[in-house]
Amino acid sequence: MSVNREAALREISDILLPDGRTLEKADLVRAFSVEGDTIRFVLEVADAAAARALAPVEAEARRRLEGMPGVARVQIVMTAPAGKPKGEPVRSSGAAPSLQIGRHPTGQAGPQAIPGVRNIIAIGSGKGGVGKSTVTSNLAVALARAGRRVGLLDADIYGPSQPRMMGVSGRPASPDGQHIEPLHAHGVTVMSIGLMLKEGEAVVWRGPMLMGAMQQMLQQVNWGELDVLLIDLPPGTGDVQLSLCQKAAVTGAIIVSTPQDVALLDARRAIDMFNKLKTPVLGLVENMSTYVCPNCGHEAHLFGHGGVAAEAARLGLPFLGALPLELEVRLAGDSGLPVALSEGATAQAYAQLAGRLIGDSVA
Ligand SMILES: Nc1ncnc2c1ncn2[C@@H]1O[C@H](COP(=O)(O)OP(=O)(O)OP(=O)(O)O)[C@@H](O)[C@H]1O
Repeated sequence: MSVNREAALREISDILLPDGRTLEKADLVRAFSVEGDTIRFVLEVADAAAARALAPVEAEARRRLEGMPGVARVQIVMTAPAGKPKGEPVRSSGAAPSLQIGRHPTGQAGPQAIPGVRNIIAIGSGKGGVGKSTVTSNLAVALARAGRRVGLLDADIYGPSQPRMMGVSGRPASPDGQHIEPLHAHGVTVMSIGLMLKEGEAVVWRGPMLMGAMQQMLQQVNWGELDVLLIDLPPGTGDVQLSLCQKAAVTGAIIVSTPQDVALLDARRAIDMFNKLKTPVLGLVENMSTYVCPNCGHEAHLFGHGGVAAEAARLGLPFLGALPLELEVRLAGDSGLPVALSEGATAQAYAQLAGRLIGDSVA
């Protein structure tokens, strides 16, 4: 029997919090998803103390949901949003901000640092659909789990997927009409250009408008103090990449590719572009590297294997790691709970990648 999402949400809506509000009224539930017989969601809390106080609420929600017909598994994650004051959580105001995104760029002498942000890493790919956004969201979570202060800017204007992958929604607030308050999820400060635009708006923009919008995302978002800001770029070698490298002091770029020849060909173009823009390429990541059948354990290489490591060696660039092709990765991404939050082998691979960047002092 399939589980109805609305019914499941209703089931937990009247659970009482220690402060007397209901769970629904307190608006703490994020990324509620029903996938087959599994229910997943995030309980967003202000800090570790609030998480402890809400443990009975989590237990009650689990008890009620597990009691529903057709539910076999309930996964609840409590996350304390990064860098926000105790008390009222920072979240979407729901109201359209008075700040307009998309404008002609203002004059700027060369690439600028973002105040409070120590490193900026651009994540790019030559080809679309190779898992650049998946890698970015998981890397952000892995870095946060390693204790870094992490920001994630989704600059993929043609297909912003970070709101879904990180489980955030709504229009970020701009209380003063000058600055934008980012959102917070899984210990990461998140902003997506997609959250600020009307559907289809950016698709018709030309270079100058894109450049102005990028400038706003970099300089007018209240990023706070960050060890690293990851920027999820659109695929290819277009105006957004150009704007970013011209406007921001980018520490370096990471290129994501599958081992497939055609993806590698495009990855080479992306590397070439970063070289021309004088942005150091920190290394290459191979995504969808190996597929291990969950039933029989057979290992298959659907897109080839080792191609990215070989390409990195050929170009004299660091090979930063291989990430497996796994159903869990997609399901986790679709539900707003990146797989790097879990304890499995893929989460380990992301922890290693994060550790490497921290070791190299770029994150
Ligand atoms: N390692 C993986 N295992 C399984 N599924 C994956 C993996 N990496 C990515 N995916 C899935 O592949 C799809 C495309 O991934 P993603 O959106 O991250 O790619 P992208 O390169 O950012 O794409 P775009 O060019 O559209 O921005 C998504 O459904 C994602 O969940």
